[in-house]
Amino acid sequence: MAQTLTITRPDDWHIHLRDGDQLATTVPDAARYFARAIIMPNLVPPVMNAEQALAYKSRIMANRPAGSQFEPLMVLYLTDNTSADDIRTARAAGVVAAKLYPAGATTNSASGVTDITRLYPVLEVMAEVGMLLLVHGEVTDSSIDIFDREKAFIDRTLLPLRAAMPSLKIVLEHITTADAAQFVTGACDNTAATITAHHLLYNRNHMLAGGIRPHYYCLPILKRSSHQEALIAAATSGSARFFLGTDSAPHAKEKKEAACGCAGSYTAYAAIELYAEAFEAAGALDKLEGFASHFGPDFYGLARNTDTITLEKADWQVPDTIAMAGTQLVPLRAGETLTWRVAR
Ligand SMILES: NC(=O)N[C@@H](CC(=O)O)C(=O)O
Ligand SMILES: [Zn+2]
Ligand SMILES: [Zn+2]
Repeated sequence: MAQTLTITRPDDWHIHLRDGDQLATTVPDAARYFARAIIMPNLVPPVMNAEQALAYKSRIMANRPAGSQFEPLMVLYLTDNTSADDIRTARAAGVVAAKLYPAGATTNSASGVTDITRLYPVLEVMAEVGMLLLVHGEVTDSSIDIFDREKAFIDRTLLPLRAAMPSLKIVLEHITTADAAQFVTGACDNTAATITAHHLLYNRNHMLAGGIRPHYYCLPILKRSSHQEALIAAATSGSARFFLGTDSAPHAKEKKEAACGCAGSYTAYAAIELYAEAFEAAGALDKLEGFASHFGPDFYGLARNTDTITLEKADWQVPDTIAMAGTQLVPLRAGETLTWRVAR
C-alpha cells in the first residue's frame, strides 16, 4: 500500500493564468484540485477596474473543465491612477484584492505604481471596504543588487506602509528571504505571506551552478540556501501567516531559453505534489494541510473548503513540454521524476 496523505482541498493564493488561448492550458491545470485561486492581474493591458476583472473572470470560467467548481478570485492591478471609486466599484463586483507591482519590478509591471505613498488614500479605502493588498515586494532601484531587492523593499516601503495602514490586510507575495519571513512574523496580525514550491525546493545554486538554468529564473530571484532554509522553516512552522501561493507563471519555451529570458516558472501542473515533496523533505508533512488549505482562506476571511484530496507516494515522470496556445512551455522539473501524485 502506497503512503497516502489526505488533506482538506487546497487553494492557490497566487497564480498567473494569462489570457486568450493560453487559458485552455492554464485553467484546467489550476483547476485539477485547487478549489479557488487568486488570479494575478498582470495582463497586457492589466486588469485595472471592475469591468475588466469581470470580463477576465468570465473568460477564465469559459475554460473550466466540465463539472469543475473551480472559482477564480479576481484582483485589481494598482496603477498611479487607481481611484477610491475604482476600489469601491471593484469590491462591490466581488474583487477580493488589489496588487501592488512597483513599476518595472517584474513581468508586465510597466503600468505599476511609481510611488505607493501617493496611493495611501486609496489604500485607506481598501482597508475600509475589506479589500486585501497583495504586494510584489522588490525595489526597482537599479543601484540595488538584485539579490537585495526584497530586503530593501521591506526597509524602504513596507515597514512605513505597514505602520501607516494598520487595518489594511497585506500579503507579501512569493517571499524569498529570511528577512521577509522575519518581517511577516514580527508585523501585526493583518500581515501574511505566500511561499512558492520552487522557493522551498531550490536556491540560487540550482539556477546558476554548473550551467545556467533559465526555468529556475523567476522574480524575486532564488536566493542563497540560508534563505531557502528560513522559508522552509516558516512554511512548516504551523504559523497561520504563511500559506500556499504557487506563482505558477507560464512563458513559452523560446521566451525562457533566450539571451534575455523572461522571469517565471510553471508549476501549476503539479503544484501540491511539489509542495508535498518539500514538506516531506523537512519532515513536516503534518503541516502541509494548514499551509495549503486552512491559513489562506482564514486570512482572506473566506470559508475553508470542506471536501478533501488524497496524495499518494508514487513516482511519475514530468513531460518535457506542455502545449500552450500554439507554443510549448517547459514545466519546472521537466523530464524529471516527481514522487507524489494526487489520487483520482
Ligand atoms: N514571478 C515571476 O517571475 N513572474 C511573474 C510575475 C510575478 O509574479 O512577479 C509573471 O507574470 O511571469
Ligand atoms: Zn511578483
Ligand atoms: Zn506572480
